[in-house]
Amino acid sequence: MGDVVDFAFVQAPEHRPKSSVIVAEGIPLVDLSPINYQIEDSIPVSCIQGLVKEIGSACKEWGFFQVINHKVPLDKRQRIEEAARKFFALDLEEKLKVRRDAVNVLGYFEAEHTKNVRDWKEIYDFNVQEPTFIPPLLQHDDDQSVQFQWDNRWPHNPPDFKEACKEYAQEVEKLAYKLMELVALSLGLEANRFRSYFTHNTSNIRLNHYPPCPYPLLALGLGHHKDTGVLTVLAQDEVGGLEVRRKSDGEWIRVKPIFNSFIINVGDMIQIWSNDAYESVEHRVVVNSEKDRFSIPFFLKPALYTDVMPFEELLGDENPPKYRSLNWGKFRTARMRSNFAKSNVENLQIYHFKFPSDSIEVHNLKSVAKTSAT
Ligand SMILES: O=C(O)CCC(=O)C(=O)O
Ligand SMILES: [Fe+2]
Repeated sequence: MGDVVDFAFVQAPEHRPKSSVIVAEGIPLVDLSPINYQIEDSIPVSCIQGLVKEIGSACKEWGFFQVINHKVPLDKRQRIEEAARKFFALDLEEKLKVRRDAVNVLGYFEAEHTKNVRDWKEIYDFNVQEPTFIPPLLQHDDDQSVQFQWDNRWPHNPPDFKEACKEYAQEVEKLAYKLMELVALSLGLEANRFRSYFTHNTSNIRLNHYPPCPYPLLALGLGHHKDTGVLTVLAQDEVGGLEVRRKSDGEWIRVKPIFNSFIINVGDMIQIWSNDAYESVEHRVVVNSEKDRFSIPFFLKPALYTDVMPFEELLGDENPPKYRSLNWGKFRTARMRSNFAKSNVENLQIYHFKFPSDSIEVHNLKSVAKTSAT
């Protein structure tokens, strides 16, 4: 990535970052001390009513919040952060040994595109469950043209990379499940309402490295997008660069790094389950010309056979279902496929599964159906 502008990275003018940054009071900060899930399993509801309320309003108003006192051990977080730095510091040739391709979708990748513009970053992906559950649904699918392999591809260097990743994954996964209980309670559902969807989960962790960029006002570390999964638990370092689109006015708001905190955001599947009560919110990553930035998102994702649709408990005459059923495995496969075959048509999105009360959405559904047949 030299000093000459490479146009593959250049964002359309309306997507470029502004030189003035809004670091607002910003996304809500939630103190998780009332829950002590490392010791006891069930939370006494009386202790957490306030917390549940805070999480409910954060999900509604922002789709994002930060948590402190989350009980993920700091040494495990620091160990994976260190392993990530060492891995990305290896020669490109070394990293390419575990490069992902059209068949093996896990591992290292340096040419990620978001909405057809290249991101200024390199990544490494691994799945939390090993071996990952192979979806019976996809094997019997009539479309056999694309087969994905789900094996983690561990590099030999640094030597403790795999252990650091696995240890951290276990801890952050526990936090994600506890947060899902709080999200369920905040929607008026049973605390364990989501639990069964994760028995054969497809959750993954991504290590992100955003190198310094000579033209930070033209490129982005990661273009604007929404997370497709259920819930994201993100560890960002002290450099900062994540921006969230504020629902109230559409402004991009920089998320200020807080030591040993996690940034949590609602993904598309919660949006469907909650029938739009909680929306998955757009975010992006801005780069800078001086510092490397590292971040580690954990993406909580359901089993591939999960059919996601609005929860019946939440529906009624006043709140009819807004979505038809979406099969997570098929949705994910369609999205992955389009990540490899760059096309000018927008990726499959959850609004393509909305009931046709809005004519724009019906139109988009048709154009996606047409192109995915080719
Ligand atoms: O690096 C970050 O802060 C955000 C990463 C992110 O949004 C993603 O990987 O989906
Ligand atoms: Fe994201």
